Amino acid sequence: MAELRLYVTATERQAEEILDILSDCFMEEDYALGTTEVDEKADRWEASVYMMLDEEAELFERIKAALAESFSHLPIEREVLPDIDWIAKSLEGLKPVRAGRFLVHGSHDRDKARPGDLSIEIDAGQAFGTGHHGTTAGCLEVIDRVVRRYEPRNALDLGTGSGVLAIAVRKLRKIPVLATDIDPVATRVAADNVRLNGIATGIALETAPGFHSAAFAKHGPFDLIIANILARPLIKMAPQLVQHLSSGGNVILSGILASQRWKVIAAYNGAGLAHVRTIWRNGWVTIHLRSELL
Ligand SMILES: C[S@@+](CC[C@H](N)C(=O)[O-])C[C@H]1O[C@@H](n2cnc3c(N)ncnc32)[C@H](O)[C@@H]1O
Repeated sequence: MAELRLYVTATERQAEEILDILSDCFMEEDYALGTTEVDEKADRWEASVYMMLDEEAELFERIKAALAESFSHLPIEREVLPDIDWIAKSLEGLKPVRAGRFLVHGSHDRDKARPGDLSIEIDAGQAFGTGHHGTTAGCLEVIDRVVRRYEPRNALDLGTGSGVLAIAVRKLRKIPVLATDIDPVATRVAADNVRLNGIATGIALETAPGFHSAAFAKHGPFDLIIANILARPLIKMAPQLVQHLSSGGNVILSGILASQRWKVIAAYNGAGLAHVRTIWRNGWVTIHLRSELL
């Protein structure tokens, strides 16, 4: 059966509020929700709920009721989604992505870098992380800010995928970075990308599930930990992650849907970290937290 999205067009701020309302409305259900930027200059965004075609009538009424109080003036629109091979599509014609001072591009776009850009070359391949996903771009933006402000001396990139975030840290500062992934294919691809980006030393790669490796004790503790995984494993690993964090250290978490952010923040507050800020990209959030200086 075909899929459909019902959506509301709004400003970015309104779209965030709408997403919060819809997240509450569909809290324990499996509907995908998201916000997408349509026109940056005009501040036009869409907040969407995705569903099967036969669910439309019921969900339309629920969305209408949920938005009645604050957004009844915004029409609910519909789009039937075409059957697309999303994997093939995602590999086609990837354009360079800007996030913070970084420009992440494929080898075909080397010439797109401008003076002052920190360019990272990643070709779409077998590991996640070309910069196009809201979680990767969100991490890059926060990494730029955090590394400049706090000048970390030892970093960990947990769930490194293509290695893009470890490479980003190393491009900003010549500090040691441990980059790990549960998937041996990802650590292999990351090693290739590290070389491709001209980084000869400083990034150690390790295949490991979560914190199950002696490499963490050997290379840690870390004063910057980045983990772009998913909300559930991030919540589970909060106590271990904090054990490997230095006093005053920074943590950047992503892979979290906007609707899941409070649970993740609560888990890390419980483990002793303070929330600094949350940024949004296409329905995904990236969270920056900090430990107290002891
Ligand atoms: C969303 S991708 C992020 C890749 C890259 N860091 C980025 O930001 O684009 C998540 C990565 O985490 C890895 N991963 C998932 N669960 C993990 C775990 N428990 N321990 C280590 N790596 C994990 C996956 O194999 C995948 O490469």
